[in-house]
Amino acid sequence: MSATTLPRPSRPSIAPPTGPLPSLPVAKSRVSNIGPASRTSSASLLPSPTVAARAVSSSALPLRPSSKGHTNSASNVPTLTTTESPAGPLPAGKSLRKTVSIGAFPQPPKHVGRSAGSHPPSPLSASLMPNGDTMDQRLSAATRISATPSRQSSMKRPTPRVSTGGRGLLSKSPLTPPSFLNGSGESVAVVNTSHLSLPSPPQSRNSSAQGSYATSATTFEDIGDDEPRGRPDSKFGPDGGAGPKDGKGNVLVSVRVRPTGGQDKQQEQEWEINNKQALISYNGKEGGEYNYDNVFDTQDNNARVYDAAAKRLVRRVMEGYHGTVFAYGMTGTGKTFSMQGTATNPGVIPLAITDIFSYIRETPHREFLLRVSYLEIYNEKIHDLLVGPVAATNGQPGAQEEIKLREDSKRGVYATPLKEEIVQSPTQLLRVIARGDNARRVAGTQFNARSSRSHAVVQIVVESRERVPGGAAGSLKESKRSAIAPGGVRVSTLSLIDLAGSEKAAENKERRTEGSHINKSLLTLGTVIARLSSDKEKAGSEKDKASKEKHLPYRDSKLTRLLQPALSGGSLVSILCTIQIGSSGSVAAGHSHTGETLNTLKFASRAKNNIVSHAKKADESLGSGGDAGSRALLDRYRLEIQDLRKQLEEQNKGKESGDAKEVKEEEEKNEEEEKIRQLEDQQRHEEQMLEMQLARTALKERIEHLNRLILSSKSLGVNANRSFSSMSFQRGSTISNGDASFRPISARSSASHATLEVPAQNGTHAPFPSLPNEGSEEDDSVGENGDGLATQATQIHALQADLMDKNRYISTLEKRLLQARRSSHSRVSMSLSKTMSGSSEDGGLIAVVAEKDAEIINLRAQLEDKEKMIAALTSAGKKRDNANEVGSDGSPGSRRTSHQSQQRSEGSNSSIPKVKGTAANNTQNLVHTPRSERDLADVTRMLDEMISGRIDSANGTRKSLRPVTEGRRRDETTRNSGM
Ligand SMILES: Nc1ncnc2c1ncn2[C@@H]1O[C@H](COP(=O)(O)OP(=O)(O)OP(=O)(O)O)[C@@H](O)[C@H]1O
Repeated sequence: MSATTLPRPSRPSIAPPTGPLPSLPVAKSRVSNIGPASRTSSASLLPSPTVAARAVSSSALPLRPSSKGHTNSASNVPTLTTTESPAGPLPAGKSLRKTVSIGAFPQPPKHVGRSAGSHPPSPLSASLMPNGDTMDQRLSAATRISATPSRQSSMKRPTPRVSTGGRGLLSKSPLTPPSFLNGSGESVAVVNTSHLSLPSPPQSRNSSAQGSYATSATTFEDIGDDEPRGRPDSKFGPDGGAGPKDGKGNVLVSVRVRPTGGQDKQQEQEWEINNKQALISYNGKEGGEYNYDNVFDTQDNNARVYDAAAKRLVRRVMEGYHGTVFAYGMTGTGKTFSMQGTATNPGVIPLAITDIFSYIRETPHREFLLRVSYLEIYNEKIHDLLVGPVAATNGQPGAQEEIKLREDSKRGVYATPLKEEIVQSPTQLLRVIARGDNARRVAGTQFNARSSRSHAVVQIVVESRERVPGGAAGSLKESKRSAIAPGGVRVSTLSLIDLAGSEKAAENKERRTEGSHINKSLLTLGTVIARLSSDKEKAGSEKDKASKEKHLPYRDSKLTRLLQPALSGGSLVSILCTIQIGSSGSVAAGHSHTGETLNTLKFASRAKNNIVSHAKKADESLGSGGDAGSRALLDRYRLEIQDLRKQLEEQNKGKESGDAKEVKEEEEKNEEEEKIRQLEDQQRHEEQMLEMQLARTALKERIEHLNRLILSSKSLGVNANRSFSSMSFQRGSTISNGDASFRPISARSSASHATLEVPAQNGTHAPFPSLPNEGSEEDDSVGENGDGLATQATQIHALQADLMDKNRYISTLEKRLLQARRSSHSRVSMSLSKTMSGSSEDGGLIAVVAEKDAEIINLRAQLEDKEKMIAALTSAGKKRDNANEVGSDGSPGSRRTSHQSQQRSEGSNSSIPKVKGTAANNTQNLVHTPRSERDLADVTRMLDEMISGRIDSANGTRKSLRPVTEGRRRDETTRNSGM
C-alpha cells in the first residue's frame, strides 16, 4: 500500500476514467517503497552557483565501462512488430504495426555524405557561441573529441568507447547529426574545422528503411536568409508511408535511457542504444529500430541532454520564437531528473535559465523583460504553483481561485488568472521555480518514491525590444529617453514541461485517481499527435483549421489544450522521451518495461513525424492594439513610463509656475512692504519735519517772547540806570510823561550807554537825563502806591515767574528735540543727508535748528544773568528795607529819604535834565550820597553793566533775531509812546 503525503490536504477525488488507458508496464511483484512523499528540497534542485561550468560536472561523470558492440548487420536487426498503438486507438487507416528491418537501413556511407555534403552546416553556428564560456567548453570538448575514435570506425569496428573523461557536453557533438534545434553540429564549424573532416554520422533519418520508425529531419520553416534549411527530411513516415515531403518538421525528438545498474543483463542485451547514431534497436519480440534526433544513453548527463535537445531551442526563443520542451515517459524513467536535475547535475530548466541570461548579456543592443509563471495540472485542474497557500476560512484551508484556459488570437491558449513574476537574475528565476517545485504534488508510488502526480508547466515569457543607441541622442537626458523610446516589442514564450508519467493503476485509491487523470491526458496527447499526421497535408490552410481542430481532441484534456499552440505548429518543439530498459536497480525492479518503453518510443516517433511546426519569429508589436492584458509588459511599462514622465513634467511645470508665482508674489509683497516702509518713512519724516517746523515756530515765538523779555529787562536795566523800572515803563510811568517821543533803543544801539539818547523834543537826540542824585532815589521809590519798594518787588516776582516759565519751556524744548533726534536719527539721517544735499529748504532748516541751539545757549546765559539780576535786586530791596527801617527810627537815612523824595518830586516837576554822561559819572555822583543810596546805586549800576555786557556778548549770535526783536521793540516803543 502506498502511503502518500501530499502538500495539499484537500485533493479532489476523481473517479477513475472510464476511457481506455494507455498500456501500462506489466505489473510485477514489487516491493512498494512508497512512503510519505517528501518534497524535493529546492536547494537540491537548484543548480550550484557554478551552473555554467557544467562541463566540469560532465567531465566528472564516471567513465563508460564499455560500449555495446553495435553492428549494423542485417542479421542482428530485430523485427519490430506493433500490434496496436500503445497510446490508444489510432485514427482510422493508421496503424503503428510495423516490421522494421534493420537490414533495410541505409549503410554508413549515408552519414559520410551528410557531414559536409547532404547536410549543410548549421546556419545557427554564427550565433552559437557568443560567449567565451561556451567557446571554452567547446574547445575543450573539441580536444576531447580529437581523441575519440571516429564514428565510422566505431560503427565498423565496435571497440570499447574511448574514455573522454566522461561523456561530456560535446564529446558527441561532432558525431551527432546536427539539427536546427540541436547545437551540436555548430561546434564543429566554429571550434575546429578539422572535425568536419571526421566521418559524419550516418544519415540515419534518411537511412531508415521503409517501415522503420525513422524520425524526420528538423528544420525551421522560416529560418530566414541567414539560416539555411536543415537536414533533409526522412522519406518515410511512421507507418511506412512517406514522411514529411516538404522538408518541414520542426520538432526535435530525443530519447534518454535511464540507467538500471546493469543487473538485468538479459533484457539489456535485447536493446541496443546507439547514441552516436541516435538509434535504438530492440532485438526482442516485436523488435525494431528507432531513430531519433538524439539518443542519450545511460552515461549522458543532463548537460549533454540540454545541449543537444534544448539549447538551440532556448536561444531561438530568445530570438523571438515560441518554444516548448517537454519530457514524456513512463513513471520513474527520469523526466523530472532530466528537467530539474540535481545540484550537481542541473537539468534542462536551470541550464536554460543560465543560457537565457547569457543571451541577454550577449545582446546589449536589445533590452529584455522576463516573466515567469508555474502551473500544474493535477487531476484535470490547473493550480498556480507560485501562489502560496490561500488563507484559511472557518478552519478550512481556502481554495485557490480556479484557473481557466482561455484563448485569443494574440496570446493563443493561456491560463488565467495566473501569477507571473518578473525576474531579473538567474538566481531569482531559479528561486521562483524552486518555489513552484516545492508546491508541486509529489507522492511515492509503486514505481517512483517521488513520483510527480501532476503535469508541471514552467512558462518563461521573454519580451525584448531593440535598444536605441544612447550616443545618438546627444545629451544624457535625451539618450535616456530615446533608450526607452518605443521600438517594437517582441514577445516569445519558452514552455518547459515535466509531464507526469504514465503508470499502471495503483492500489491506493488516490494514486489510482491521479493515475487515471494522468493516463487520460497522456492518452489524449498521444491521440492528438497521432492525428496530426493526417493533417499535415492541410497544414497552414486557414480554411481547414476549424475542421482540423474538430477532429483533434485538444479540448479533451487540459494538457492538450495547453499544448495546443505548440502542437498545432506555432512553436518550436523539443520532446524528450525517457525510457528504462531492464528492471534491475530501479524501483520498478521486477517489472518489465518493455511494453511501456516501446510505447514511448512509438509516441516519440509519431511526434517526430507528425508535428509540423510553422513557428515564426514573433512580430515586433508596437503594443498599441489589444487590451492592456494582452500587451507586452515592456509596452505597458513604456506607456506607464510615458504617463509618469508626462505627469512629472506637468508637475514640474506646475511647480515651476507655482514657484514663479510664489516668487512673483514674494517680490510683489516685498515691493509693497518696501513701499509701505517708504511711505511710513516719508510720513515719519514729514511728521518730524512738521514737528521741527512747529518747534521752530514755537522757538521763534518763544525767542521773540524772550527777546521781548530781555529787551524789557534791558530796558529795565537801562531805565534802572536812570531809575526807570520796566514796570513803570510798561504802565506808562513817569519816564514818558514829560517826553512822549521817548522810545527804547534797540539792543544793538544800547551797546554803549554813552550813545543812548532819547530824542529831543525838538527833534534832536536828547541825552538821557543823568541819574538823579539823591532826588532820583525818590523816583525809584515810586510804586503803585507811590512806593518804590512795591515796584521792585513786582519786578522781582515777574522776573522770577518769567524765569520759571523760560526754564520749563527750555527743558520741554530740549526734551522734544532730543526725542525727535533720537527717533529719527537712524531713519532720517539718510533722507536728511539726501535732502540736505538735495533740498536747500531742508538745508536751511538744519541751519535754523543749529541756530536755535545756539540761541538756546544764549538764552541760558541770559537767564543766568537774570538770575543774577534778581539776586542783585533782591539784595538791593533788602538794603532799602534796612534803610527805611533806620529812617523811621529818626535816623539820617529816613530824613535823607524824605529829602530825596522831595527832591525827586521837585525833579519830577521840572523837566528831566538832559544828561550825557557815563556810568562813571553817575557813580561819581553817588559818592556823596548816603550809604544806602550808594548801595542801591551800586546795584543798579552793576545790573546795568551786566545786562549791557551780556547783550553785547550775545550781539554777534543774535543778529538773525534782531529784525524781529527790533521790529517788536519798535512796536512796543510805538505803543508805549502812544500811551
Ligand atoms: N539518467 C538518470 N541518471 C541517474 N538517475 C536517474 C536518471 N533518471 C532518473 N534517475 C533517478 O530515478 C528516479 C526517478 O526519476 P524521476 O523522478 O525523474 O522519474 P520521473 O519520470 O519523473 O517519474 P514520475 O513520472 O513518477 O514523476 C530518481 O531517483 C532519479 O534520481
